[in-house]
Amino acid sequence: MTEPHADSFDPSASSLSGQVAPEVMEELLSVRGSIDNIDATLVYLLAERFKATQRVGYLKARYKLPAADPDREVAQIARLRRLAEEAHLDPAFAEKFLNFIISEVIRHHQAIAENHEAESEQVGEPTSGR
Ligand SMILES: C=C(O[C@@H]1C=C(C(=O)O)C=C[C@H]1O)C(=O)O
Repeated sequence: MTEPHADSFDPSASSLSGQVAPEVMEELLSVRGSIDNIDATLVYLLAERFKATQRVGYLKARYKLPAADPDREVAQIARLRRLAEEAHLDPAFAEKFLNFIISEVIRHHQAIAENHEAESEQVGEPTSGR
């Protein structure tokens, strides 16, 4: 048998191995299979979201717009809280989660703006972005 690759995922890894009845373990692993699928889609969804926000970041840097848009955030949070309630997800958690993502996006936008500024200075471009 070949050794598993150092970063290969073991879906049956558990601190409970050998401590619970086999039928309980089987059910646990089955539910965990769904959790693993959901986690994978979360990664893909987040990657797509960050691709989109990256584009917004370049647009803002180019036209010298602020990294954050607080009014947009208020509208997004109100909407997500409503959706969360409908979906029986804790709205406070939905808000915390969105704020966590948005703060990371804003950090990216600030970094993009700083790089853009530094590059414009290097090539002696006017800084208006137009
Ligand atoms: C992506 C943007 O930039 C920031 C990040 C947001 C987000 O991650 O959804 C929303 C508003 C902005 O504070 C944007 O202005 O649309």
